[in-house]
Amino acid sequence: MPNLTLSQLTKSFGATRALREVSFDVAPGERIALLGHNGAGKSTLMKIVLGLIPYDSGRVEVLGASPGDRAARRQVAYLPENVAFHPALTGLEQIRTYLRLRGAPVREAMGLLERVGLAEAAKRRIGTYSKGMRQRVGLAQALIGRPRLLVLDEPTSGLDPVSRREFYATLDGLAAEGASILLSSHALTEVEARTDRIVILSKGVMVANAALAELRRKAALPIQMQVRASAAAADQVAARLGGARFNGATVTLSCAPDQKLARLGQVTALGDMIEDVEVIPPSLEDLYTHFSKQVQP
Ligand SMILES: Nc1ncnc2c1ncn2[C@@H]1O[C@H](COP(=O)(O)OP(=O)(O)OP(=O)(O)O)[C@@H](O)[C@H]1O
Repeated sequence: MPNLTLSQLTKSFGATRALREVSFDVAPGERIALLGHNGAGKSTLMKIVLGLIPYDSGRVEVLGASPGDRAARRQVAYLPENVAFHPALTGLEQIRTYLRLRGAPVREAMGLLERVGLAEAAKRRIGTYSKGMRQRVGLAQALIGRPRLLVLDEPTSGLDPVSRREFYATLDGLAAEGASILLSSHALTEVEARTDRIVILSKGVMVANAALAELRRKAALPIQMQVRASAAAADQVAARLGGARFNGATVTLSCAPDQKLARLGQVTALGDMIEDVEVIPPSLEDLYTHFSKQVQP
């Protein structure tokens, strides 16, 4: 059974149609990236899943319950984009406070902080933490009660690459234990490698819901190839392959996905004139632009 089911979910704010018949599931252990431009409906969807705002029509099931029901709330965790903690409290004190509020044993605090890599800084005031460390306090807070669904609103915005990697590594561990993760992000390149499925919203409409490889297949966008010619043969290679010279001896080509092997055959047929070839599939940015264009206002 999925941990989250959305079926024909629709929500308007006055004349603004924030979500239009959005349907998808999230299975246990699945990591879903929710992508969309500003105003696409990501936060609205998350708020509905959390039971913070009502929806107009459709069906939402969170761990077998209605959103916001006690049973759902017990098993769902939320990390807002900008977490704010009391700067005078230490990380340990802050997590103990949340544990107390939740009615959970405060002795669990250190284990949670260890889990997010904050054990050493646990007794320092949060006011001295970096943004990445504060975000990890947020994640530790979200882990209280072993949630089965984590809803994370742009959890890595403002984090440096190392902190991002560590953050995703923690999420991988949670997913491996069966938690479902629904996270929104504007950082397309990072979700590429770190999520199982990508849901793209555009003006409230779900325009894509598939693994990256599947999205690439569906979009059938051109593939780029960068062919490095031997120095003396660059002009000849560009002419024979019909590509554009760039950066000295590199020739760039583009072809439809179903032409890839034939094109590679033409390249390798040039033998010694070629030093290397790199095949560059469409990026997630390209796919995102492709799918987002399909919706009318
Ligand atoms: N409380 C509200 N009242 C009126 N309109 C709202 C309200 N909340 C959201 N909207 C509108 O609904 C649409 C979807 O907004 P939402 O915040 O869900 O987008 P988003 O994808 O989260 O955007 P962002 O990436 O900027 O956070 C927008 O047009 C927004 O202006």
